[in-house]
Amino acid sequence: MSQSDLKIGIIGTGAIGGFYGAMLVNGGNDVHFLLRSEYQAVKEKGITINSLVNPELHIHPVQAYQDAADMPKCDWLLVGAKSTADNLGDIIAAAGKPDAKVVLLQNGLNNEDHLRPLLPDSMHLIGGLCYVCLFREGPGLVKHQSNGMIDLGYHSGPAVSKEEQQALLKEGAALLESGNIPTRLLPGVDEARWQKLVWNAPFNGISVVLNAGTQELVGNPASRKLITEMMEEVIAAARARGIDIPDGVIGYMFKGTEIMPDYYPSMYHDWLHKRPMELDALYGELLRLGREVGCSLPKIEAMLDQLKFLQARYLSNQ
Ligand SMILES: NC(=O)C1=CN([C@@H]2O[C@H](COP(=O)(O)OP(=O)(O)OC[C@H]3O[C@@H](n4cnc5c(N)ncnc54)[C@H](OP(=O)(O)O)[C@@H]3O)[C@@H](O)[C@H]2O)C=CC1
Ligand SMILES: CC(C)(CO)C(=O)C(=O)O
Repeated sequence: MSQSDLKIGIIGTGAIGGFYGAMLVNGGNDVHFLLRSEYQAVKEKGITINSLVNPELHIHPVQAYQDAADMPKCDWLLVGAKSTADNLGDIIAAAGKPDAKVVLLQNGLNNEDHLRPLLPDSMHLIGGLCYVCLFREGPGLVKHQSNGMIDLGYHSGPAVSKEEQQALLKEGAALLESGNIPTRLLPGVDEARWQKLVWNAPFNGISVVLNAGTQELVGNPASRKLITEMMEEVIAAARARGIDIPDGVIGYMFKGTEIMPDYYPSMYHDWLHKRPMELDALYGELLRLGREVGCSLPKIEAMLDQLKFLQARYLSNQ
C-alpha cells in the first residue's frame, strides 16, 4: 500500500490532535478527525494552526466525525485524547483496522500499559512522545508556540522481533515526515517517558498551583528551587528503577525552557477550563513506581495533593 492510500485517524482533536492532523493533511495524507465539543465548529470553519514559527495553516473542509463507528477503518491512529479520556479502548477498536498502528501521544508514565489490555491483540501500540508547545485558543484554533518533534517507540503488539518493530516505526516516521513533522526512533518507550516527565512533573503542576507561565517560573529563585527539587525526585525514582537519566539533565531542561516562548503547559489549560487534569499519569504512577523501589517523593506528593484539592473544588462546582 502506498503512503497516499493509508488512512490516518486522529482520536481526540485538541491541541495535539489538531496540530499533527493538520500537518499530515498539509502533507497530502487522508486524515479523519474524531471530535467531541468542537465538532460543529470544525465542520463549519475547519482547523487553523496559528504558529509562531511556521506560516499559518488552515485546513477546510475537514473529514470530521463525532462517532468512531462512522470513521473509515484506519491504518494509523494518532491518539490526541488525554490520559483522562474514557472508553479509549472501544473508540480505538472501532476506528482502526484489525492490524492498526496506534500511536499514543500522551504525557505521563504507563499510559501504554493501561491501554494495552483494552485493545485487540492484533493492533500495534506505539508510544509517541511529543516535544511541542501547543494549546487550544478556541474551537478549531490551535496556537503553536515552538518545537514539534515526535519520538516513536514500539510498546507491544504482533511485531515481536526488533527488526519488525523498527520497520513499523520507520513506516510511522515516513508518514509523519510527509507532514513535515520531525521524528526520531527509540529502542523503547519507558526511558524516554521518564526523561520527559522530569520536565512535565514540575512544570505542569506548578503552572497550575502558582498560576504562572514558564518564563516567570524559571525567572524566580523560589520557583526555580522548587522545580529543581521536584526534578531531583523524579530522577532519583527513575534511577532507582534502573532508568538511565543523563547527568546534567536539569541544567539542560532549564536552558531549553529559558529560550522557549512563555508557555503554559497542557495541565494549566485543563485547570483554566475546569477539565479533569492528568493527575494519575503525571503524578500517581510516579509515586507508585517510586514507592515500589523505596523512594519517597515528598515534593511531588505535596504537588499532587494540592492539585487534587483544586480539581475537587472545581469539578464539584460543575
Ligand atoms: N499541548 C501540548 O503542547 C502537549 C501536550 N501533550 C500531551 O498530549 C495529550 C493531549 O493534550 P492536548 O492536545 O494539549 O489536550 P486537549 O485538551 O487540547 O485535547 C484533547 C482532545 O481530546 C478530545 N477528546 C477527549 N475524549 C474524547 C472522546 N471520547 N471522543 C472524542 N474526542 C475526545 C477532547 O475533546 P473536547 O473538545 O470535548 O475536550 C480534546 O479535543 C496530553 O496527554 C498532553 O499531556 C504532550 C506534549 C505537549
Ligand atoms: C516539554 C515540552 C514543554 C516541550 O518539549 C512539552 O512537550 C510538553 O509540554 O509536554
